[in-house]
Amino acid sequence: TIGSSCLVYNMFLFTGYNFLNTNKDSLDISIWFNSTYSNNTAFTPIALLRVPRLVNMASNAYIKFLRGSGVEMLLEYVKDMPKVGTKLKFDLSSLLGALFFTWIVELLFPVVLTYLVYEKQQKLKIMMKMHGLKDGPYWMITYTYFFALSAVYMILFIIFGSVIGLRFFTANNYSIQIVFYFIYINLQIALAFFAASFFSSVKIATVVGYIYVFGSGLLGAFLLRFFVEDNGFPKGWIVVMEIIPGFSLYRGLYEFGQYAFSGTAMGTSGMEWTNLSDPVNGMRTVLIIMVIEWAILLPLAFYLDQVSSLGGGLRKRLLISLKCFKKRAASFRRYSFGRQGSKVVVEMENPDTTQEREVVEQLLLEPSANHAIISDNLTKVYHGKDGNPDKLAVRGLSLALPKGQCFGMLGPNGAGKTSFISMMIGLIPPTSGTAYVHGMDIRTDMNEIYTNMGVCPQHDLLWETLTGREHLLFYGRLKNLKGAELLKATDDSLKSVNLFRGGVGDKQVGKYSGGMKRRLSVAISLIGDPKVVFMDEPSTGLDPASRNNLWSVVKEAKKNRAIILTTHSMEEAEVLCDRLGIFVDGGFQCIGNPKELKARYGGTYVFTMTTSSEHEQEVEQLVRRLSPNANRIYHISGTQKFELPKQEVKIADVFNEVENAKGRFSIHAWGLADTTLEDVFIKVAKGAQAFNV
Ligand SMILES: Nc1ncnc2c1ncn2[C@@H]1O[C@H](COP(=O)(O)OP(=O)(O)OP(=O)(O)O)[C@@H](O)[C@H]1O
Repeated sequence: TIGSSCLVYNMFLFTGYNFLNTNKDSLDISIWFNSTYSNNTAFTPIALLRVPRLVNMASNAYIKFLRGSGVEMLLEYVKDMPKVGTKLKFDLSSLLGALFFTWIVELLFPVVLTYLVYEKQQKLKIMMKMHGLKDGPYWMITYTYFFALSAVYMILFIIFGSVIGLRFFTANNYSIQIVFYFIYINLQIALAFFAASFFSSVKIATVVGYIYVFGSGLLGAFLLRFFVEDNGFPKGWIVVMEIIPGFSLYRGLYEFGQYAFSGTAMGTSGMEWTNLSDPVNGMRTVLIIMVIEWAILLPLAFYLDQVSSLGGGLRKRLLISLKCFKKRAASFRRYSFGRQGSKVVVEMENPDTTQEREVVEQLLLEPSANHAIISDNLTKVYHGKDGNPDKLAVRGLSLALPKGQCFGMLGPNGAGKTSFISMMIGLIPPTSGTAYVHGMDIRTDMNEIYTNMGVCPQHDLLWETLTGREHLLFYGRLKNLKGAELLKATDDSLKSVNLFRGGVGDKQVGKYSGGMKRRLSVAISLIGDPKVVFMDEPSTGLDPASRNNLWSVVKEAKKNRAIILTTHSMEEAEVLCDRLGIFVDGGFQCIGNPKELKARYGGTYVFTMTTSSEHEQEVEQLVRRLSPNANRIYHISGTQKFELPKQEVKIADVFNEVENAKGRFSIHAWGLADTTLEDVFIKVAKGAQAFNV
């Protein structure tokens, strides 16, 4: 209508065209739209209005009015009138918005998550537990550490934002901000603990952590915000979405932003406590959701942590809540049948194992305080995945070990030594059977056992950024050493493993050589005087001098404790162990002290002679003369090796025969050796494997 006004209305935009003195010769029009004057009643988002477009539409309508409806203006030629410059009121926080602040606050999440998964991946947590750190203190220390870190971060966040004058911080009541951030960082830490239960790789956890941060921020800004601003969207669904902590954070920050911005427009302050009851303000709901979620997530994370990452004893206790009591079915079995995939293994128990089993049965009936370790029919089966057959790694192992004894487990690769040690130290649960450490059951009392146990694992579990001394101080404290006693124990320990001189102990472990790390692991296993120590291949990677030094440390240490060590070094076993067990295919083939085993399995001398090939026959005849029952065990291009039964051979006769032979043909080299432990090992291991093939 020319000469009057018309009003276009939609939910957010008011546009008025006022045709003032318009006649056929001139067009006089004022266009009013909703930002032309402020609306004091409610905050309305200002849409970006295309004023020239509105003018064009009005002009077009006027031309049609003048020339008829068929006429159309082809060019939109009207432009904004130049205006007098105005001072730009620039609020950085309105430019950055809630999304930017959400990302800043959430950035702590991957940091916490990665740290927790790192400790898990490196098995440092288990290592700490094995040295006596209980779950409660571990959680409290870790939680407090991350809370302090997050609190400092958030305080700096608020201070910096306020110092540069962002209304996002300065306009809103600080106490609301502090309460909001306090609750959120607690929730974020609980969420990281919860999420850490599902990861075992730091790399994957880091990637997922950052995806969560950026993803939840973006979805908050482009999805949640859209729904929040849509009055028709059900409020219940928004609450459901805000259960995702990233969304609740976004919503809280969004509300701070809204109050700060509307305050700017209206010249008032931002959010106050009284505003929590505003119907449009989602802050109260978000605070309630976050508190409830924190209270649920934290215990859930604790539970999952126990179930997913700890040893069998505690896991069983939590999952089944069943306190096992000592049931002793004295099922003495001389024969056992096991299934390995499709292969049925019939195992005939050897006399040593039978005898050890009898000792264990006896000890379980009349417990002896002197026996530090009693393993009773301990069995481990790894269940095959993806169609692979089950693996019987440890078959009903029985062993009794008194205080003051060092027991050595020898065995070829894959025999099951590490599986046995892992069950004993609570890393994996036994499939059946159990073991007692000073009378405490590994299935149910692992936490108590840890307070008196030292472990030197097969792979060094150390913090790269801590020094050797810091490691020992930490583990010493876990073993209840304090003050001067702790400092002395640390120094003595560093000295004993040659890490004291030249300040080596004060260097970061990341700079240590493999041998130095190994020695530190041994020192950690012995600090605090544990009554039972497990060492899995302690001298691996050590040079001969360090190895000898390590042996003297272990020899000294075994005086008042029980030590079980696994090794591939026969020399080490002979030097350190009071008793040995040769472990093949999940079970002991023989048990005894080194001398006993050599006497039993080594009733032969080994005679070696190297000649030219044409004299090999004569060498064989020489050997038959010395010992009719000699057995040729090795033969390659002129070199032959024979086993000569000791009862048939006199050493003097061997020397005489060789001297006589030297006159008949040329002897390049010869030797006569007593049986070594290595010979025993090869013989026993080969025999057992041949039986089970
Ligand atoms: N987590 C597992 N899942 C399935 N099988 C496993 C697992 N761990 C070990 N095994 C298998 O159990 C057997 C015993 O392994 P274990 O590591 O206990 O032997 P080991 O005597 O310690 O060997 P090494 O001397 O090489 O350390 C091996 O055949 C191994 O492949």
